[in-house]
Amino acid sequence: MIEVEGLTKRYGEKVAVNELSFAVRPGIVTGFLGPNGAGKSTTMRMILGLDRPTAGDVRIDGMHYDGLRDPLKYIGALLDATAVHGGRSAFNHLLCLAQSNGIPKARVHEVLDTVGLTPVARKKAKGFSLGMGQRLGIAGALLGDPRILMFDEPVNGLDPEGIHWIRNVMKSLAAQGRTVFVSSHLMSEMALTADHLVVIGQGRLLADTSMADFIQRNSRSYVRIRTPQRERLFDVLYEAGVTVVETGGGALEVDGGKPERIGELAARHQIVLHELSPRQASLEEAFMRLTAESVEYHAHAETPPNEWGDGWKREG
Ligand SMILES: Nc1ncnc2c1ncn2[C@@H]1O[C@H](COP(=O)(O)OP(=O)(O)OP(=O)(O)O)[C@@H](O)[C@H]1O
Repeated sequence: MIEVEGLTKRYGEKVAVNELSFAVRPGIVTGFLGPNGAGKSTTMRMILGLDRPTAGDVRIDGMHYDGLRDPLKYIGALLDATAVHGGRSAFNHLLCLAQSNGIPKARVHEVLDTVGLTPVARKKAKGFSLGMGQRLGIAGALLGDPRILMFDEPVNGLDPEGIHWIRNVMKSLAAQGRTVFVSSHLMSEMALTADHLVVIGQGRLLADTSMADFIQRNSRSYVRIRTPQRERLFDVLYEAGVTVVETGGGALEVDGGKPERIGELAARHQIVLHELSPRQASLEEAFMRLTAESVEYHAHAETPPNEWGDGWKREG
């Protein structure tokens, strides 16, 4: 378990982390989300004792990082996969880490095998691809067989196979009862990986809740309908007190409506339906909604490119 209490970090005038309190529990994957500059990396660095908090406290399984003997046995982290001495081989990099934490050499072979780097174990890390570097970073995190694991943007720059692999690693670590805390900007990936979310904006806590609850609270659920008898259905729903909005492509939408009720009303009035589908916004939309006010730097494109979809729009 990671417990963060009243954590604050100031850099001069800049408050990077602002009285943040949350707990990361074992047995599940907890996602750490926030727009650029929200303070995620700073928080993770303070959890690892790499940055000193201006105020507040962090406990790792009830203890302070400074007080941990052989810290890799308690918490393993991937913060910056490029932070490896490029001239060292993967094996030697891990061996150095192991030796400074009282971890036997045999464990180096084990973790190299786990991450699939055994064939290149003697190759210099500077020749590694981004994906191999991430795998090496993960091997380092696993080295001490810690109960707590923390990953900052572990899928950055990885190909789909690498992303899939990391997702499974995180899920299986959590299934073993470990505490897994992971940040990512890839919302679709986070939606597949995390069970719980801690969301921050401008250093402050915005949400600390389950994935399902976060999406439900911060997004719109609606029913999408397509019918060749639009006017007729419009009238029937209006009379029944159901508010319908027309959308592009000839579809109708009912906010928060129940598909059963709409289907029954349509049937009673013999209206043909071509589509009646309940829709839930994605994690990405929910995230954009919640954090719209706390984004540090907004793009100011007059007309956004099509591929941005509607998610870029701010409310109100
Ligand atoms: N050493 C530093 N000196 C001054 N300001 C800093 C320093 N480190 C971070 N900051 C500022 O603190 C804020 C939080 O930064 P941080 O890197 O923790 O955010 P983040 O959520 O990890 O962002 P990103 O998603 O872009 O990685 C930013 O405004 C950043 O510019």
